[in-house]
Amino acid sequence: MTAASKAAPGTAAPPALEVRGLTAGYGGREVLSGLDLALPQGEVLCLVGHNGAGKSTLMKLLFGLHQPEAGSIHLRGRAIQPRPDAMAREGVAYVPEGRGVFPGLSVRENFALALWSAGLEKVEGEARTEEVLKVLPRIREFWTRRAGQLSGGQQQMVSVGRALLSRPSILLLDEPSIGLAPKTFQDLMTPIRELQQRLGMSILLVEQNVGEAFAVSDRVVVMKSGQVIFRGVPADLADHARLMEMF
Ligand SMILES: Nc1ncnc2c1ncn2[C@@H]1O[C@H](COP(=O)(O)OP(=O)(O)OP(=O)(O)O)[C@@H](O)[C@H]1O
Repeated sequence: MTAASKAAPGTAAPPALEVRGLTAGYGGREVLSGLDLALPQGEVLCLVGHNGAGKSTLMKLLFGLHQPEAGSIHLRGRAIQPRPDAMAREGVAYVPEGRGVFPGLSVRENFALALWSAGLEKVEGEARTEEVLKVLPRIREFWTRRAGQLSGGQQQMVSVGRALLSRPSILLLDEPSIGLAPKTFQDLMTPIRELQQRLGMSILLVEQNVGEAFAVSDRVVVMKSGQVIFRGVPADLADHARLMEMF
């Protein structure tokens, strides 16, 4: 898998992704209000906030699935106007909330479709599949089953596994814990954290399940009503009481 590009000695690497003064909404209703946020290269940034704070909207803006009204988006220091196909080519993978597997296809077919849409040859596709199955070996247990008949946790694993097939250097993960027991979420995130650290991947993780999410994160940002109200490291919010006070 491809490692994130390293900065030359003495120069700070630009953030993997950054938004400056980002304002966006739906039908004239503002959801993000001048948001400033940076995902440092090679780190996991956990974004938390109450329901409706605008976390998923930010993810969509970063991947080009929604358009901002003001502000700018920067990829590795370069101002961009994201489009999903261009972002995928730039090594960005997005796993939206709610899994999004093809329910009528087997897990193997779900993977094959992802490899096909990435334009990968058979041999390369097989090599990448093996790589992902090394990271998430439990996928082998339900490899030939229909994705729609799997449990929520198994579907989430397939969805993340499919995103990893593209060897992303930046991963946008929107609430992967939804519907998962804490232990299942840990089983999913622990190998991803290992992979992230090994390759220097940058991950923006939107989560409500803060206990487990903080354990695999380098930094935390708390959002409220479309704005950042706290930036720090997980230890700052270790007792969670401070976090609760913010809401
Ligand atoms: N397609 C849409 N059309 C209109 N309003 C939307 C749309 N998507 C989201 N919203 C609204 O924008 C606000 C922010 O939603 P968003 O999904 O970004 O929040 P969130 O922080 O991800 O919430 P949650 O934690 O519940 O997923 C909410 O009030 C939501 O109702």
